[in-house]
Amino acid sequence: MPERIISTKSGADEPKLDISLRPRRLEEFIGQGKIKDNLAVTIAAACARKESLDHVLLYGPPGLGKTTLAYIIAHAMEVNIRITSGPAIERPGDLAAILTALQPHDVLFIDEIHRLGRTVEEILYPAMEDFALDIVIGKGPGAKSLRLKLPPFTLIGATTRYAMLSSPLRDRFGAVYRLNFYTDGDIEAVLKRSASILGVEASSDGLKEIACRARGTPRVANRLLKRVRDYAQVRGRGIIDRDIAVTALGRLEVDAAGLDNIDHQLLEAIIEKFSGGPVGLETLAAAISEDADTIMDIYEPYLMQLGFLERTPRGRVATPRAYDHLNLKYPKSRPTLEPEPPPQGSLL
Ligand SMILES: Nc1ncnc2c1ncn2[C@@H]1O[C@H](COP(=O)(O)OP(=O)(O)OP(=O)(O)O)[C@@H](O)[C@H]1O
Repeated sequence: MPERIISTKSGADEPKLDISLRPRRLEEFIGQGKIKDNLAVTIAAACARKESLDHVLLYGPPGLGKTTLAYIIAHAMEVNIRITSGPAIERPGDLAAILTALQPHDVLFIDEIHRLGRTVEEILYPAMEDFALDIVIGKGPGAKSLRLKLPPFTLIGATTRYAMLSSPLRDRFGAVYRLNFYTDGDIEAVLKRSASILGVEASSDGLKEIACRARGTPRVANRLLKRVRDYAQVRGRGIIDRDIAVTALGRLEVDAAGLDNIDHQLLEAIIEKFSGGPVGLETLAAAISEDADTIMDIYEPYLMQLGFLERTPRGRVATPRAYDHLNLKYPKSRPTLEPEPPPQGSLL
């Protein structure tokens, strides 16, 4: 499958772009006002008490700024940050090695924390709660348990799947923040900032055009900006205006709502192959030869945000808005939609 221009995953050539465009301070971080306000207060309080910050869980679709916030927190607390991810920590010993190497008050960032294995996760419970590492030496009846003290640290967990976290793990976070898709106005502000850092001249119409197709996601916005900049440089005068943006984005096959051909395939499959749904996730994934997890994490959140797709207890359903967007007629005889109940045990 080719790399999607509107993919919310970080591309291979992007680390450098990410570093230069990544806000370093809370004041530079655009949007997500409530999260920023709360973080500013808890960071100031922890700094004044000379304590480490309470553990923080950030969740929401990819590319909205979870990693960026983790860097900002570490920077504001003037501590080091150690970055890892759930799938990278295979054995309890891997996590023990990371924890014992932390300095007092350091930040440990675990991306995709919902993918930690159970035995690894169990090491985290006493580490988060008591800053202690429980080690078992030997096997069988002669086995002994040893408790090692760890320096106080802050765990920042990031996940796209809040419901997949076990409740003992969720309960150990002092603060849980959900990142939402950004408004077009916020995305425009992200683009304005990025254009200025990259030294690209852009009209506000041009940036507006990119913003409304960026899926409410700063990572997508920055990527589209880069591609439109290339087009402006080669086919225009190097300036991003509305015409250049419309033509460049049209060539990239990103439509006016920010959907690409894979989003179209997904909606068309529900409508044409499954009469508008409901259709189960696995069946839908097989119909468009895509991975079910990718559909759930990457495609669906934005389609749901636009109101094009509903998750119901019996499967995915295309809404009248989706038919409208694809210029298809919504059948009169369709049943009313029944939304999926919220996950059990959700804190929020
Ligand atoms: N609020 C923001 N203001 C300005 N730029 C932002 C903001 N949030 C994210 N960005 C930019 O978007 C890019 C993606 O952000 P980041 O890597 O933090 O996303 P993420 O949510 O951690 O995604 P993932 O979980 O997929 O890594 C970064 O390059 C960053 O510069």
